[in-house]
Amino acid sequence: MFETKRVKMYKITVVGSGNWGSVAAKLIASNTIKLDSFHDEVRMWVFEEKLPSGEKLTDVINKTNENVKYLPGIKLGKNVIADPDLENAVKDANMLVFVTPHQFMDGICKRLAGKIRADTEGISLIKGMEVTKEGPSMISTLVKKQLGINCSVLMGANIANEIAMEQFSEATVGYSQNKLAAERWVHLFNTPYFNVTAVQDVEGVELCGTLKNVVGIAAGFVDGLEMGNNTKAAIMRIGLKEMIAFSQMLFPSVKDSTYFESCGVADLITTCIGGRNRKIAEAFARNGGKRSFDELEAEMLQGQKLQGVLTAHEVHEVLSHRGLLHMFPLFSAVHAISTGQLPPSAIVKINNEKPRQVQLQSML
Ligand SMILES: NC(=O)c1ccc[n+]([C@@H]2O[C@H](COP(=O)([O-])OP(=O)(O)OC[C@H]3O[C@@H](n4cnc5c(N)ncnc54)[C@H](O)[C@@H]3O)[C@@H](O)[C@H]2O)c1
Ligand SMILES: O=P(O)(O)OC[C@H](O)CO
Repeated sequence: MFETKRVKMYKITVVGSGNWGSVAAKLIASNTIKLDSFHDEVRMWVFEEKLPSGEKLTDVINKTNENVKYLPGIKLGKNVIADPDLENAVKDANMLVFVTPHQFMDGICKRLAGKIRADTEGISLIKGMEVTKEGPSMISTLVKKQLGINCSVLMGANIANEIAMEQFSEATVGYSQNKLAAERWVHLFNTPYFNVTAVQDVEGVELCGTLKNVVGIAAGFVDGLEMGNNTKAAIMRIGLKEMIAFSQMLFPSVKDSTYFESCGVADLITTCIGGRNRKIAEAFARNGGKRSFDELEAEMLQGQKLQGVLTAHEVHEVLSHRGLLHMFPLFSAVHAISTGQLPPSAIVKINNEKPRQVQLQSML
């Protein structure tokens, strides 16, 4: 009897190596060594930087198997190889995982255009969007347009440090047409402690992940003002209504059922309880808005990046362009407070009569 060997068809590169990027590489690497169809090696592109020791971050990751700056104390797996050269890191891959702060993606896509394999599938773990002269664009759309590849998304209640410690959590893959590719991503990410489900609603999943960061900032203001659980629950409820209204305004195809997946209510809850957006917004409110978000981010996150303040700004641009600010009082207040136009206490003075009455299309 001859033993038939399955061909290793898929080669993975993770584009990004921050807190979540490093955990994503670890998760994936724990699966590629077990699954026949994937090459064992997972390449991880590192935005190179010098550590206080004078060493390069990439060298230290490859020497210690740890991202000592963004995920200290966690072994990534020997099959994770850090690479500071973006073009080199992606050249052999046919599955690309994008996981950088969203503000860097336009530049990264521009550098990658024309330099990736034609048969590449992408997935974005990035919670954010872009607003250009043409209007709002989700990051998966930016990848599709600039690189000419299909791009799914993976979002969920996923505080990276908890998943790094292999505590049970769930995530949602959102896809548009290619169900087979979505199933391959589920296969690649799923572990006994990371339960992944796929839904055919790429915009809904991505907008949940993006907009919850704005609500996380509002929740942080409430904590900084030392208000209680009821207030935070109210902020989360109003925030969820605005998330639904905003998503369905941009994409009427977004499904109500998506909000009940991990990417929806569950991510909103974890972000408002334990996220970085919440933490920095709390410090901002405790300081009475006198220290800027940029200053607090640099001091408290040491290189990690917030997405919520930028997203509040992007949402504000979309709403003011369409003359709809009055229908989104919580989103508008977060933007006004974070830019110093209103004091943090304004977060509980919003007029909640205004948001559009959200009708869940299919759940009622
Ligand atoms: N950390 C989490 O718990 C978590 C969980 C789920 C999703 N996310 C999302 O994942 C995305 C990435 O977040 P993260 O936590 O991995 O990153 P991070 O905030 O921990 O780290 C910042 C990263 O940006 C890199 N960087 C700095 N300047 C850069 C530049 N000019 N160009 C390119 N890269 C640069 C840094 O090297 C670092 O890798 C974000 O959209 C975030 O919302 C994060
Ligand atoms: O720490 P935050 O606020 O960026 O949130 C992290 C994750 O998105 C939670 O799922």
